[in-house]
Amino acid sequence: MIEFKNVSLVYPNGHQGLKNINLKINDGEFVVVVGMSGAGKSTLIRSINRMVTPTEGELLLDDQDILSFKEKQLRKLRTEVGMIFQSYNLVKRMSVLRNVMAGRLGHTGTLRSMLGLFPQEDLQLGMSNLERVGIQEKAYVRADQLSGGQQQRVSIARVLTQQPKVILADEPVASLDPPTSHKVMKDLRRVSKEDNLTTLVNLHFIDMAQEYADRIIGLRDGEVVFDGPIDQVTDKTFEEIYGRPIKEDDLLGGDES
Ligand SMILES: Nc1ncnc2c1ncn2[C@@H]1O[C@H](COP(=O)(O)OP(=O)(O)OP(=O)(O)O)[C@@H](O)[C@H]1O
Repeated sequence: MIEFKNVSLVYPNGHQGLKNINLKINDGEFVVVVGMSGAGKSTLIRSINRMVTPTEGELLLDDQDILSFKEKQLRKLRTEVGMIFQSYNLVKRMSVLRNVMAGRLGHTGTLRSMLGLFPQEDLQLGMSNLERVGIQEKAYVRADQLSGGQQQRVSIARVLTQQPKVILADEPVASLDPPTSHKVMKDLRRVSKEDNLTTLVNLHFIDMAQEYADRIIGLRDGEVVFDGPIDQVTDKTFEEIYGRPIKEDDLLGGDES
C-alpha cells in the first residue's frame, strides 16, 4: 500500500507543488490522476519514486517512510517503483530487447548489464513481456525504427521486466493518436491487472480517465479536490476538479477503430 500522510512539497524557488496530501492507494489499484496543467500531477506521482522529494509529511510504501531513504534504499525503491514516460525514454540506437533488458539493471550488476550478459531466465522474461504487449517480432529491431505506439509498448515491456510493485506513468499517451492511445492504455491496464501491480497514471483527457481508471484522484493547485471510485465520477466531477466547464479539448475522442 502507498500512503501519503500530510505530504507537502515546496520547490526550491518557493512554489508549493503539493499541499497537505492525504491518500491511501491499495495494492493492485489502477488510479488515474487528473487535473489542469500545473495542478501537480507529475509532482504527486514522482514523489513515489523520489524523483522529487516532498518537504513535509510521511510517504509510506508498504509501511516504510520513503522520504527518509538514502542512496542504497533509494536504488531499491526505484527497482520496486517503475516509471513510464510520455517520451518513452528508450535508447534509440539499441535493439528493442536490449531496451527491455534495461529493466533488469537494478537486479543484475551494472557491469554485467553493460556487457549485455543477462541470465537466460532474464532474457526469457524480457521476451515474454514483449509477447504480452504484442511486439515480440520486433525484439532485434533498433528502437528508433518503431512507431510511437510500439515504442511505448517497449517501455511497458521494460517496466514489467523490472518486476516492480508499482508503476508510475506520466502522461503515457500524450504523444500518440487517439486509436493508438486506446490500444496502449488497454495494454497497460491489462498487464497491470495480470501482475496485480499498483498503477498511477497521469492523464489529461477525461474520457480516457473514465474509460480506464478504477479510481480517480483530482488535483487542483497542488491539492486533492476529488478522490473516488470510477462509478462515482460524472462530468460534473471533472468540472469541479478543473474549476470550469468541460471543453472539447479535454476529450481525446476516438476509439480503437
Ligand atoms: N522544479 C520545479 N521548480 C519549481 N516549480 C516547479 C518545478 N517543477 C514543477 N513546478 C511547478 O509546480 C506546479 C506543478 O507542476 P507539475 O508538473 O506537477 O504539474 P502537472 O499537473 O503535472 O502539469 P502538466 O500537465 O503541465 O505536466 C506547476 O506550477 C509547475 O510550474
